[in-house]
Amino acid sequence: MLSSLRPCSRFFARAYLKPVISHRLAKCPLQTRNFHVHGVVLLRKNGPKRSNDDDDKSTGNKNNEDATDEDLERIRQDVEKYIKEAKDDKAGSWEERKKRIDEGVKKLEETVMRQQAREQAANAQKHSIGEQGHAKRVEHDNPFNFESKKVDEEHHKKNEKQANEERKKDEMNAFNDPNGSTSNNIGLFQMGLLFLMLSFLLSFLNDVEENREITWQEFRSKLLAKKFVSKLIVVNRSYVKVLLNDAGKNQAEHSGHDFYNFTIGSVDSFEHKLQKAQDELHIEPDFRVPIVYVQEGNWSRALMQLLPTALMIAGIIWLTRKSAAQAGGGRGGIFGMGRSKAKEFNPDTDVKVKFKDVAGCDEAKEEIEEFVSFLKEPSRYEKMGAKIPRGAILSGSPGTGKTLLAKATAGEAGVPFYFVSGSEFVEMFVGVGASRVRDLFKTARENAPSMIFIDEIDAIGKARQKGNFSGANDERENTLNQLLVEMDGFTPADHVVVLAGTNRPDILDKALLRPGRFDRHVNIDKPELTGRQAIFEVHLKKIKIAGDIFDLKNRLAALTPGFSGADIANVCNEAALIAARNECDSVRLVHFEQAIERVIGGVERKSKLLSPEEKRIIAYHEAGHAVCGWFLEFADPLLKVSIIPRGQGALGYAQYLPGDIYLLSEQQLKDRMTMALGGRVSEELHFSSVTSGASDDLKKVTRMATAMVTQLGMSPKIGWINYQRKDESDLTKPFSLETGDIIDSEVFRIVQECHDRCAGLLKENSEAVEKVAQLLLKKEILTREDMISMLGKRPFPERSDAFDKYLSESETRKIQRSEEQNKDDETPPSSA
Ligand SMILES: Nc1ncnc2c1ncn2[C@@H]1O[C@H](COP(=O)(O)OP(=O)(O)OP(=O)(O)O)[C@@H](O)[C@H]1O
Ligand SMILES: [Zn+2]
Repeated sequence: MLSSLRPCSRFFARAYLKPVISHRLAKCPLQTRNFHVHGVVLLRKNGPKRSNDDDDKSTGNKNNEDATDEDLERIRQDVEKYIKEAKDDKAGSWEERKKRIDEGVKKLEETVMRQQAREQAANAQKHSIGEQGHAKRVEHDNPFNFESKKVDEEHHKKNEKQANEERKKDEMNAFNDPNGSTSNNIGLFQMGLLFLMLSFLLSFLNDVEENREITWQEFRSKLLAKKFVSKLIVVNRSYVKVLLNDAGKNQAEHSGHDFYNFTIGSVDSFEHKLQKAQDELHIEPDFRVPIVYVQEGNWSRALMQLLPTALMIAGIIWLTRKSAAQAGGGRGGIFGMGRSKAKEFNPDTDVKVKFKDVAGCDEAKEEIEEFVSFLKEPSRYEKMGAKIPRGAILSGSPGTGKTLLAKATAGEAGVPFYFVSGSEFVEMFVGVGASRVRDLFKTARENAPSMIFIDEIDAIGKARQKGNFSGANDERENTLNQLLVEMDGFTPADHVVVLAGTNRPDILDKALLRPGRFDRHVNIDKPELTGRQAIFEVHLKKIKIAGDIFDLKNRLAALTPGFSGADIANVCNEAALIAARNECDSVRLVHFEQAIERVIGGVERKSKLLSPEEKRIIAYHEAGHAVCGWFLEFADPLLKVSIIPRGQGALGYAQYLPGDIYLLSEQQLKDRMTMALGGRVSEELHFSSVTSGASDDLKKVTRMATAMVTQLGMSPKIGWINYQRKDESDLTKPFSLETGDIIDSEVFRIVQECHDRCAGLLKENSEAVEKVAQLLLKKEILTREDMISMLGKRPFPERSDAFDKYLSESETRKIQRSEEQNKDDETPPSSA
């Protein structure tokens, strides 16, 4: 374990162990010899020149440069063994034991040093730059560079200072390095281990001291009586150190012991006892033993007491620094809080999205591409006296590809690109948001030309409120103000462009949107047919499809009006999942159709069992809708209807195909309402009582009728006035009670008319309703082709949109044929 000693333990060996022991040397003259040896361990620092015979013997390794982990472990075990033996008083004299321990520790240290030096050399080679500086450092780091025991005091201090500085540097590096935490932990672990070893050593030394403990009787009979005592030192008024004179030291029984200790109760009684003893031994007053009184601390004991506290404090400091560094995004501890969390896009490692991956939204793409060219060659525009726009807001419904477009810009721009989400400015602490904005812009400006993308900018860009007394939004407003200031703050010469994405451009603060800040507003709509085709093409390329991509993408685009880019990506993925689940070789049209149904209606719930009566009602309800859709010119024709429950609460499911229409005529609205009522009217016509199943239809109808009366000027009685309320929750009605009555009656009239029309239509086509309902009950699912075969073609001119172009039977056959063909080309699949 010691084998992987890193800076921490090195620091320990130098900065910690050394002061402790040299301190002892200075403070405790009586113990000089005893600890001198230990001092030598650290101070006798030979360079690599030193003879290493011992090491070679113990490691069994002739080449010391290659000291391995096992060698280290062996030496460590040796040292432990010596210490243990010494403690147990087993082998040899005290001198011998001491020497053995000293040598063991020395060997251990040297091996560690060598290993570190080797590691560093390896590192230096790896980096190959700064070779010289590194070598110097290794030398500095190696405390064995001292040539003699006598250490020049100044040299010593200087080295300590250096050690401190290096230690700080090491610590800083460890904290700044996000991957350094493991090595940090290892360092701490090793430090703990070394502490343990040290405390072991210290307690051992204490034990040694205890070995010299003698009793008063022993002192009196063996030392005092034999006149071996040169001096008595009363330490801390609690124990006495007996120093032997030369005659005493030369005695074999005292070899290695030049002093002994014994404890006393009180100084008075000790003096009294001593005087009495000397009287009894008839010692002349001139030859009586001199007594010295001293006060001193027991260093090892004090150290042992301090150790836990010191360790705890070190631990706390380490933890705080670590957590602060994490909170502050890894930079600058607790003060890094205000640093921006923006992530710089790294074109080499980050996912590369290019403009070609963003399909559809061509206008938006053009605008953004222009920004890129501003940054790439600003002179072209500046020559004309034009100012480069500061920024653009990308708005649009969720999943339309705003973030994707920004990523593509990052991939293509070739300038530093900073991603940040609006919510990352929001923090619990006051002022942090503003500070992060400042930091973000500062970084961007320093690296100009550059781009910033703020996703979901509404998190901070919401309109500031007038008369906000609660102060609850102060922090957000501060952040917004800072953003406004920063966007004003940079000059056109700064060449920083800010892009922002939002789903709610309507709630943004007007100040953000004025020219000079976000000059351009790029709206990304949900894709139309061609857009969907292009997006399908992008995503179909990523999966293994059975047939021809051209026909398939057209068909799928026609099937998915109102889908966003994210929906399309989801459909493709779902289809691939379904194909995989069915163990098919490739993804086919059926899988895509299932995926679309799943995305629209939710998961099929085959386990939900309906009673036959319920099934009948649902079949007639859906048949009513379907027949209305078939025979009303402006209603949406049916694509598919099923009476298998799906998702949450949907008992039946019908897919109609609205065209990409932007203007709705009165007749179109009425046709749609009539069709929406088709389900309920069919229930009325076929059953004695109606059901709750039509509630959603009725809601739709009411909303449409109300809009016709209060907003669209389609009621002669109300006229051309717009009574639109601000939002649904607005309780005040912007019209008089009388007008309210008229509105109610008009809404009722319109719905009534539609209902009557629907009833007439269904009665007229009762046969068709019957056929559709029966087939639905039989097959559970009806397609457009089934409808055509039962009711004939729709009696209206072909729609110009994708409907008839891509959804005709011939198209379906074409796709299926190409799928079959490809299947034949390959090896036959196990199942289809
Ligand atoms: N035009 C597109 N071309 C290709 N893929 C698209 C397109 N639009 C969306 N996607 C797909 O949808 C996923 C989500 O899009 P994106 O995250 O860009 O949406 P967004 O508009 O930022 O949504 P939000 O407003 O919810 O953040 C993309 O990862 C991509 O797979
Ligand atoms: Zn319905």
